[in-house]
Amino acid sequence: MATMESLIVTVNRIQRACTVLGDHGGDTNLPTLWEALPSVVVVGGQSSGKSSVLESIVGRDFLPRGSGIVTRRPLVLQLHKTERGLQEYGEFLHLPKKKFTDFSMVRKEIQDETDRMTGKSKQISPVPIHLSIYSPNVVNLTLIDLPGLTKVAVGIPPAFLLGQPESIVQDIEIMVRSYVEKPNCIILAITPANQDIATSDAMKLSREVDPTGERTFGVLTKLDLMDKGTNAIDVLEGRAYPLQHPWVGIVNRSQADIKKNVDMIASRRKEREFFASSPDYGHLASKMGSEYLAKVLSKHLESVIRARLPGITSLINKSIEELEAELSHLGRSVAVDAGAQLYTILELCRAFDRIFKEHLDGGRPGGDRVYGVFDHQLPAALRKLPFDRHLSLQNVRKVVSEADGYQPHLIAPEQGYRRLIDGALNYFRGPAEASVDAVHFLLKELVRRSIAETQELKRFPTLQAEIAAAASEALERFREESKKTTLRMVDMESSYLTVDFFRKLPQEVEKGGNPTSSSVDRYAESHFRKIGSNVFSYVGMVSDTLRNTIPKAVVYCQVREAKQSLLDHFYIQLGKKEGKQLAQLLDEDPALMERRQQCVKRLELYKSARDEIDSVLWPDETHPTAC
Ligand SMILES: Nc1nc2c(ncn2[C@@H]2O[C@H](COP(=O)(O)OP(=O)(O)OP(=O)(O)O)[C@@H](O)[C@H]2O)c(=O)[nH]1
Repeated sequence: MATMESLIVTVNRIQRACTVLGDHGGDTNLPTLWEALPSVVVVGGQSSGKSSVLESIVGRDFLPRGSGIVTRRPLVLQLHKTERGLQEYGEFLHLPKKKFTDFSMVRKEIQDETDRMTGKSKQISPVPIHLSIYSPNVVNLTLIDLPGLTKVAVGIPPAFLLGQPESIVQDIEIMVRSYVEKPNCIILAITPANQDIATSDAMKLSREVDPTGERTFGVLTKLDLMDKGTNAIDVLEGRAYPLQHPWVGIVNRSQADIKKNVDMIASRRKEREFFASSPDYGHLASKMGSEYLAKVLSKHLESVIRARLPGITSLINKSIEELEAELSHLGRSVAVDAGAQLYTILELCRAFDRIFKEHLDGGRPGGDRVYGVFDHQLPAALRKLPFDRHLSLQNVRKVVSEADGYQPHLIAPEQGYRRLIDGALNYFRGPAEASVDAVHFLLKELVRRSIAETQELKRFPTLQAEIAAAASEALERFREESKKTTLRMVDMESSYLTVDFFRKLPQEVEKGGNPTSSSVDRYAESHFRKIGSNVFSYVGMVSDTLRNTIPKAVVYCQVREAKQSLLDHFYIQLGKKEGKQLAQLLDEDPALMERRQQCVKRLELYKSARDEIDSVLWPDETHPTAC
């Protein structure tokens, strides 16, 4: 099992990985590890002595000073104990490999790095700065310093205040809360002893988020500044404000000490002396002071980490599963070389084509509607053709007479018949074209649906649009071809009439064998009616034929072609495209790319966290020993 020390180191490493890979809690819709990691967070009102406590724990001057809100980004301070005699140095996560041995430069870098993220606007940012300090004078511990709680935005440039006067005060509170609300957060609540503790910002917040006081370490600063004759024994002995952990009293450097450049080691000594010689606190001396606080915190942090480790491990495993599932849903990232890209595009086109065919052949709905055109729409349209009008007695007479001209027909009005038939057949063009159009729109709709149903294409809006355009262009061509063919079939009916039909017509029996009466009859109503009815039956016969042949032509020219060669032209064009153009086709939806990237990064974080934990929990497996 891992040593206590290595557990803190492990969590330190995971914390750093969190920052590198963009996990600092918050609502990115991704599982967060940052929030599950136990940490010690320093909270307190402005000037309560937070920076002083931190510096005292580290034993170094390194935090920015100034008036107003100086800490504007969380500072994750990771302390690593090194062997006696080794040089102390600081190292920032954002400047790996640069060792800061001059701690005034550490201070400057914190300031500069804060400004880099927030600009000079004095805004605050939740993105933490990571600072590791390696020193023989520290204990292994991680502390997070947050902006001081404040009621008024002191030190913020008026120009900034003009826009959002309240905002920064609230933003700080929201940020601090987001840390201390986590059940894994150990709260180091700093309260100055020379103020009314009941109104201490830190204690008020801690009471709210940790009413039982199990996560809170109360720290009382400025004990040396209390009015003469008063002391904080009631608080330090846990009577006034009971917490689960004992209160720790601290005496930091005063402003005057800082001015005089009293170093931290001297100040620690001074603090020890203060407690040892104090008539009020002498009996508590061994449990007071910043060094003691550091040790207690380190020990507590270790035990909390140990207790939480199983939970963290199962969270990591669960998150890895979730992220892997999401990533497989989002699909692989796109290949970079042209050959692989072309292959991907063809695969995607095939996936679409498969679905499109399923719609036509059955398995998916839609193909049945094509039959609906042939079964309902076309017969209905044929039935509605205005042959009654065209073959009315009046029109028959008119057409026949006009065809006869000055010489009325003698036996049968050959020309009249032809004109009447031609005129009638012309009407078939309408239903023929309408069938072609109806099937065209159905196919277009099926293309649209198939694109929408092709999961693999979802990521590629550009390729979707290109496939839609190519399919639409192909369908347009098929429509033209189909129109030509169906209309040609109508024209063919006009070009040669079925001779047999007319030969088989019952001959007009000349009643009573009276030639005179027969010639008179030829111009009588019944004669024209007969002609009309003959033409009507002929047209009926043609209509039956077309009702069967138009669907054949439509299927042949449109449906069959769509199934066989919808994207053929597109494939030819694809073959001519260069790498860059292919890449453009595989332009993914930017939101999706972003999401995949986030998931990949987060997955990387969880996997490295799992490895970190495995290596401390099962060190023997990675370094097998012969037995
Ligand atoms: N005499 C004395 N002065 C202290 C003590 N602790 C802090 N101070 C002084 O109080 C002032 C504020 O201390 P800081 O440590 O800067 O307080 P802070 O909470 O970090 O302040 P902000 O970062 O501005 O919110 C400084 O001048 C310190 O020297 C203490 O225990 N005794």
